[in-house]
Amino acid sequence: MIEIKQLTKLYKTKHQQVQAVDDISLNINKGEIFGVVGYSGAGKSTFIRLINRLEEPTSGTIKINDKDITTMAQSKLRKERQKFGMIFQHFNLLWSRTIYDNIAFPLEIAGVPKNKRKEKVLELINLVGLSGREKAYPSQLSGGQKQRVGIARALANDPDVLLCDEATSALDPETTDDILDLLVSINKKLGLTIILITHEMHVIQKICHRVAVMEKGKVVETGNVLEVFVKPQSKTTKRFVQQLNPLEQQQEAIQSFINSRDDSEVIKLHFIGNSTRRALISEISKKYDVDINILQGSISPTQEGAYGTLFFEINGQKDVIHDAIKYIQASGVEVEVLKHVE
Ligand SMILES: Nc1ncnc2c1ncn2[C@@H]1O[C@H](COP(=O)(O)OP(=O)(O)OP(=O)(O)O)[C@@H](O)[C@H]1O
Repeated sequence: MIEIKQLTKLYKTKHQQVQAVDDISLNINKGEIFGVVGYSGAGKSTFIRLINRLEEPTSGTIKINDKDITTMAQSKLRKERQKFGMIFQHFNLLWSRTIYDNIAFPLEIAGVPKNKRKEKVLELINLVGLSGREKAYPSQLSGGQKQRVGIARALANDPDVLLCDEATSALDPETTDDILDLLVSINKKLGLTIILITHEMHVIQKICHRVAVMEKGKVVETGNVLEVFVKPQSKTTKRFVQQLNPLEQQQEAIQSFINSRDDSEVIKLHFIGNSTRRALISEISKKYDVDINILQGSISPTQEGAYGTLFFEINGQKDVIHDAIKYIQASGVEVEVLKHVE
């Protein structure tokens, strides 16, 4: 649906040049939630603003449904921009207008007649869960409610794509989760394609189907969320993933445990998708004459399924342990032997 090829943005100031977006090529599919994550200065804001040409690209192409918007004349672009809704970190609401009037504003600009406008605004207010607050002003709302208004306003012209520019970064964790749930329900209900940028891996884990990791203007890694979380390739991605997984930060604790034992094997299992539902430990303890001591475990849900890790110590005869490990491997779960007994 969206095809981005060799997209580049070079900012030139008097004293320096900044390559904010550097040769990015990627495709975004219709109906998916696509996340872009990166540290501050990676070029995320520039990238998302290039997609609807709020920023002019230095070079490269952006095609939406095979239409190249990078070469489009301004008059045509204005119409094409209605296919994009956008929400912002600081909401960008009109403070002197009521909630109702904020949401009606893009419809007024698009020349929608008053009675149709009313119908649409009330439908949107209901969709974002703000019924009864039509006459309130933005200053009377909480941060989460303000973002709900932002979302309703962004959806007023029935866009195909919703661009989210750090939409939850100004919100507390609980409100962030509520807004993310709302975005998922809108994605499902309306089949809306969502592109979001964030510096929080939690946001990617919770709602995205695919992710691109940005660093110094480049995409250093891209893939399905589950794949990227389970097997991060680049150093930057590994750092992001570790932030989310407290167990990864506790590797030292496991290591010191391993060092203190000399008569047992220590195993780490990587569960992905359906395998997270298998009662593997219980299966092997019934099937084989081994003793198992569970050390640590975690499970994390994503839109594409869950993934998890489990550390355990296993005792028994060498060949029986070997068979038990073979059994686990045959079930499709990845086994890492952290400590092997000779
Ligand atoms: N209008 C501009 N003029 C010059 N340089 C700019 C401009 N906008 C952004 N930059 C530079 O481009 C680089 C990427 O900035 P950008 O805001 O896109 O990154 P970001 O990943 O969104 O970071 P943040 O989350 O901190 O906004 C930075 O080095 C920034 O200083």
